[in-house]
Amino acid sequence: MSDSIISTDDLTVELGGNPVLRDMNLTVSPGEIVAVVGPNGSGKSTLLRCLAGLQPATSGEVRVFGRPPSDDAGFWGRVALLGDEPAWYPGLTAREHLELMGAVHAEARMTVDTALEEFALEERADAPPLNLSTGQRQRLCLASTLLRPSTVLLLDEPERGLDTSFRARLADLLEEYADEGGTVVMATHDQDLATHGRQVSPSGVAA
Ligand SMILES: Nc1ncnc2c1ncn2[C@@H]1O[C@H](COP(=O)(O)OP(=O)(O)OP(=O)(O)O)[C@@H](O)[C@H]1O
Repeated sequence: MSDSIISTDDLTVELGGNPVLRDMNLTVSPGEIVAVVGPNGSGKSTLLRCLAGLQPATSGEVRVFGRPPSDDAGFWGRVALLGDEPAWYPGLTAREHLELMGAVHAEARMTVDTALEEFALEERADAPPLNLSTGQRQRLCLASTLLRPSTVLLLDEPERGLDTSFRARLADLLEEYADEGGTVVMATHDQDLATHGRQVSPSGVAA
């Protein structure tokens, strides 16, 4: 489809000799939110890794912005990925991690103060990430992901560790991102969050 921003064409991935994704066809339009849902081990993270160019296809094709994902500044200037918890810099506070993200990316989507406020981290801004709770650290990861400029968000279980009220707030933030023309593909086990997007399963069958 000509207006797709992300597509997979018969995407097949085998890991350790086992098929994880089989002939998956997915098309995502700009401004869409897609929720990849399915049980543990069904291939959600593998799909996201393929879209980020971190997992090669065994066969088939992945296209993002009309080209195979590429590990270069041009690609990562438009794609923000939330995966596993990153390595935190020793000695830097939560605020300083966000400042670092703002400093390396021109035209951040929001100021550090706004990010701290949006993600309810003001009171813990001067703590090192490892002194934060699990949910607070996840909010810091999300703040960092949403602060950097992007037009595509790839989120692997963004709800991890978040309480109910912050999950609802996350849904609002993702809808705002999509309303501004951004595209979201997220793997999620949160049924409420998934209702904010078009639901697909890694088997390619509409969920
Ligand atoms: N490096 C690897 N080598 C072999 N098999 C792997 C590897 N990584 C993942 N797998 C297998 O691939 C399958 C899909 O894993 P994946 O992490 O994509 O699932 P998922 O749907 O994201 O699961 P979860 O809901 O638990 O996060 C699983 O059966 C997993 O055991």
